[in-house]
Order: sequence, then structure tokens, then C-alpha cells
Amino acid sequence: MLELRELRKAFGDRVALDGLSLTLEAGQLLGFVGANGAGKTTTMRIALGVLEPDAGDVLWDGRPATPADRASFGYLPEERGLYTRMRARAQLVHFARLHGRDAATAADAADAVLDRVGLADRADDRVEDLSLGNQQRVQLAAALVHDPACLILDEPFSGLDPVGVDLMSEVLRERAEAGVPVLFSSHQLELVEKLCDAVAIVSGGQVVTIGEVAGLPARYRELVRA
Ligand SMILES: Nc1ncnc2c1ncn2[C@@H]1O[C@H](COP(=O)(O)OP(=O)(O)OP(=O)(O)O)[C@@H](O)[C@H]1O
Repeated sequence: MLELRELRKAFGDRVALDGLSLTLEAGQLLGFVGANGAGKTTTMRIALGVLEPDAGDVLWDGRPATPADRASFGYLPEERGLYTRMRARAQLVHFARLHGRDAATAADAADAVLDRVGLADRADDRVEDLSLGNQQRVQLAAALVHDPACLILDEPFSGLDPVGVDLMSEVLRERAEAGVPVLFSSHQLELVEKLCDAVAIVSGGQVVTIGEVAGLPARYRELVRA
């Protein structure tokens, strides 16, 4: 279980997070929605340990998250982070090795995730030669290759075609069903409503509501405009 408690973060005089709290349970697929600049990316980066909060705590299974806990998380960043010159499979092997897997285990994991994201036949293509949607599938594979204990994805659906959206949805649901807590941000409210059990709405650096997803688009308009 991932718990974010009273996170605060300012960049100069711009307050990005203003006491944001959130609990993400094992096996929960939680949508994270809010207007541009509401604080979603900042929250995710703090959860991952990429960014330090000014105040507040990140707990994993009830205790302060350690670097080792964070290393077990999977992250799909908003500013995609692939080596575009590298071939897809080699890159995934590299990421698995960075997570401490031995060469044989890393190779098997890379093949398994490439297969899962439907790119087994493009394994030896350089990332830059893949379409943007397929690059995103490699990015998803990179988030999955070390079998993450918690999955955090920043706008994973942006730029995907309908087949890619279905694949991303299936993979996220599958990971949650396997007991992994999954948090992802999106501006596609209908998609979040269809896919998630719960949603957290962020506004002004706080979670203004968290709970059932039913009627999300209408509720969102009320809360975020208010
Ligand atoms: N590195 C930074 N330097 C200065 N300001 C920042 C930085 N990162 C974020 N901010 C500011 O913090 C606020 C929250 O930004 P954040 O990226 O977390 O929002 P978001 O909800 O992810 O938005 P979007 O939906 O547009 O991705 C914004 O006002 C943003 O301009």
C-alpha cells in the first residue's frame, strides 16, 4: 500500500502541492485526474523519489518509503525517457539489469514484456524507428520489466490509437488484479470511468475527492470549476 500524507511542494512562489494526501491500496487501479497544473506530475515524482517534497511523507506498507522500495516501483514518465538510438529489446534488458537482474533473467523478462505489449516482432528495431504509439508500448514495457511492486504512470494513454488504448487498459487491469497498486493520470475522463474502480480528483494541489468513479465527468466539472 502506498500512502501520501500531506505533501507540500512549492517552486519559488508557485505552490504545486498544498497538503495533498492519497492512499493507494494493493490491487487498486486508481485514476488521477485534474486540470493542467493541478499537481499530478509533481505528486507522482515525489512518490517515486525523483523529487523531494517540502513537507509530508511517502509511506510504503505503513513505513517511510526507502530508496529500495522506490526502486521496486515502475514508472512511466510524462516526458518519455527512452534511449531512442537503442534497440527495443537491448534497452529493456538494460533496464532490467539496472534493477539488479542477472543477464539471463533480464533477457527473459525483456522478451516476456515485449511479447505482452505486442512488439515481439519489433524487438530489434531502434526505438527511433518505431511509431510514437509503439515507442509508448516500449515505455510501458520499461515500466514493467522488473515486475514492479507498485505502478505509477503519467498520462499513459496520451497519443495511443484505439488498439493501443485497449492494450494499455488490459495491462493496467492485469497488474492490479495481480495485487499491484496502480496509479495513473489522465485527461480522458470517460476512459478513467470505464477502467477504474476509484478516482482521485486533484485541484489546487490537493485531492478534493477520492472514491467511486461513477458519474466522473459530471462530478469533475462541478469540482474542478468550483
Ligand atoms: N520544475 C518546476 N519548476 C517550476 N514550476 C513547476 C515545476 N514543476 C511543476 N511546476 C508547477 O507546479 C504546478 C503543478 O504542476 P504539475 O506538472 O504537477 O501539474 P499536472 O497536474 O501534472 O499538470 P498537467 O495535467 O498539465 O500535466 C504547476 O503550476 C506547474 O507550473
